[in-house]
Amino acid sequence: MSVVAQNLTWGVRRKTIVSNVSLAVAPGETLGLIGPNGSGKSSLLRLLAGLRRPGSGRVEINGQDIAQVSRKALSRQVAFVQQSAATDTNVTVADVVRLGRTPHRSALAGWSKADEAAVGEALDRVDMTSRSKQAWQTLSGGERQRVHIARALAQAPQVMFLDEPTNHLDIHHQIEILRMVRDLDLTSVIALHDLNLAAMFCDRIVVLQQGSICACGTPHAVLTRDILREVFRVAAQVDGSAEAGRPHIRFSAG
Ligand SMILES: Nc1ncnc2c1ncn2[C@@H]1O[C@H](COP(=O)(O)OP(=O)(O)OP(=O)(O)O)[C@@H](O)[C@H]1O
Repeated sequence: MSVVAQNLTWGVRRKTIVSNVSLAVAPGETLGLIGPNGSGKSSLLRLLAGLRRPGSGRVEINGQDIAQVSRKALSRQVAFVQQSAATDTNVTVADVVRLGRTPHRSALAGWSKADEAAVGEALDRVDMTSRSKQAWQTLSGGERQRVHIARALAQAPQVMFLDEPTNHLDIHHQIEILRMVRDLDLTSVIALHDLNLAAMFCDRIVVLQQGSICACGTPHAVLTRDILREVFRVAAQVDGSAEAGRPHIRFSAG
């Protein structure tokens, strides 16, 4: 499914937080969203996912204006993995993942074998099957993050928005999760702080600065020394030519 944003603007009081953002994500594409703290990544993701109404502009998912789609219908297509989602404390890991099936169930239908299979598969994909009966509140930060990703997977979405999905994960799970999202047959937009992970796993990258897009393109086109210096305020060397594969950034400590 495609995601298209046209002239999205959103702010609070007199402060503009997302400013005239237009972008298009192709079906199956993995788009990275990078930018310094406070540049508007989370706010833009929430607008794209329909969790927030823009002040002006619109979002189309698969050609349909999401403002015209009901919450339930939207949640059958779109999953959102939040940065720090709160979850009821008195539940097991499997209970949290089961919540992902809610948009697919009617009030009268019981819990089906297909629901259970989706939950089992989602737990498996994030390496949490052995923890399915563990109490949610006893999980580590990284384990909670993986369970929230499993909940989104159980939702069987066609579009997934992920806000810093790897910030609590060890390097093995960072790579595993991003590889899995990239390889899933869905469209994804991922806000990331780790620029090398963005380079490794994203087809294209959007750079946000003070709520506006200041660059958009392949990792090679976007992760340049100039952008790293001007937008991220770091000195860095970018290794690797476009022919050699993905760029790799070496930051300078001095
Ligand atoms: N509801 C709100 N009311 C007031 N200010 C807000 C609100 N939501 C976001 N902001 C401000 O808008 C700016 C962008 O916030 P946002 O969380 O989108 O940035 P971000 O790029 O995701 O940041 P980070 O990298 O730190 O997670 C910040 O300065 C933030 O304080």
